[in-house]
Amino acid sequence: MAAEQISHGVPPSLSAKVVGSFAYLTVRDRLPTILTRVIDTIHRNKNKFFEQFGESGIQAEKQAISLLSKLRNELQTDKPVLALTDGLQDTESWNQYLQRHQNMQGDQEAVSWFKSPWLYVECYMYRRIQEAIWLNPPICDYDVFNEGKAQSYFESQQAVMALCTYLEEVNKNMEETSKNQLSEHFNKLLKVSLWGNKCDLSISAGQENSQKTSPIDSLNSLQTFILVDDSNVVWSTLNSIEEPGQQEKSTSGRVDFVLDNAGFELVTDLIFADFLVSSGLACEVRFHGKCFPWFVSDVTAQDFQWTIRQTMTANHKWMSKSGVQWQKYMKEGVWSYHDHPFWTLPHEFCDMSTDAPDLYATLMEANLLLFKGDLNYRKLTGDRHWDHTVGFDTSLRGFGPAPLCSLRTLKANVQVGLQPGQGEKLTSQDPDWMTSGKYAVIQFYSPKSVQT
Ligand SMILES: O=P(O)(O)OC[C@@]1(O)O[C@H](CO)[C@@H](O)[C@@H]1O
Ligand SMILES: [Mn+2]
Repeated sequence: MAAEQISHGVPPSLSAKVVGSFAYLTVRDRLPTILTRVIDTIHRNKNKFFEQFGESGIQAEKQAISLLSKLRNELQTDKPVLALTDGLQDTESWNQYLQRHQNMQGDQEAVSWFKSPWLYVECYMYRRIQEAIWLNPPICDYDVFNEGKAQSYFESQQAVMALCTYLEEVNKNMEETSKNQLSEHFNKLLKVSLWGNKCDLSISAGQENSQKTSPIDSLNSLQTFILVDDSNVVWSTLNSIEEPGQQEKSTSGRVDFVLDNAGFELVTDLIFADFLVSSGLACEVRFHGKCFPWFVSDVTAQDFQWTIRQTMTANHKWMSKSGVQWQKYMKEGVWSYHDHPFWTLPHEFCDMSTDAPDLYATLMEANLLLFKGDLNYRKLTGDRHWDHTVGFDTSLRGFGPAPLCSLRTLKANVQVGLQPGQGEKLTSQDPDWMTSGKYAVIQFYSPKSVQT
């Protein structure tokens, strides 16, 4: 039996080795489809590379496609996971992780696409896509997922306009707003940010998946699909932040968003963050994004800046007003964007304190951490075969730099913190409940509430 399966009652990782499982179907069908789309995108942009870089652009395009076709072949024929060769900042960490898994698996069997943890090989695929781009200098800044992310932003304009109009109303009346009304606005915008996660591009293998109606209007009917709703605890956490040394005085603190997808989801996060600052619930917001294009639609620094710029220049009064405000928050340092190589490593978050102690220390300074999306949930819980009734705190396995909340629509079959029988009931009513994106959770954990 593999070492990880016998380590202290921690359940095994989800893996494509379970034939027919969601992990198996993803590795067999969805990942090769995503690779094929990436290859097509690069090929379609051949002329652009030629215009920009001349003949060397064409050579780079050919070479990148050849590396990506090789990658697709390795995946589809369950070849061993290979060490990276690009000598970048995180190359060593990836290669050490491979060694760690090889040691756990024993020498008889190589770490490979269909035998190793799904979380690991899926992350590895995105890192190898990046390697293919980075190894071809003239096109090394090219974001193979850019077109889809921009499209998701443009296709959700109606919804963005509706949200910015709502935000304007809320902000305009802030002075006269009672605590109860504030808590209602908070609840709505938290949930808009939650459901914004429905719109990622990886689950649809890159196909159009955007929001077209006003999200505020849909919130009531969506409530029954929220399986765990800890939003009240999140609200009370933000309302009970104490200044160090001043026990009684309540003040606002720092909220960190560990971002997920660009396009519509990012706008919902920015709107929520705007509200947190304008209401005084937070005085600082930090956004954490990815260092390179990741899981098709995840936010990079480029996407972050682009989204604010686009919103600023939109031909809609409240949209552009919001964008201008966001730019101002960035300039003043009230908001800031950060990336760290750890977010694009395959590690479970319980490894963060040892493998990225600097990042862990930064997160400890936050008053609240909001983890957006499904992949962050998989990393929080280690992407393991947990019983649905296991506590969220147990599944975190010691991870808890600060009070944290996962805002996630379910797109992978890991779910903890449910009531006894809740999972079974859902399975009988709706067999795809864990993977369809139809259900969601707002799950909270605070290291402070742990009795020592
Ligand atoms: O993290 P996100 O954007 O919410 O979802 C990412 C995702 O679509 O990609 C994986 C499947 O390929 C799953 O973890 C998840 O469903
Ligand atoms: Mn994502």
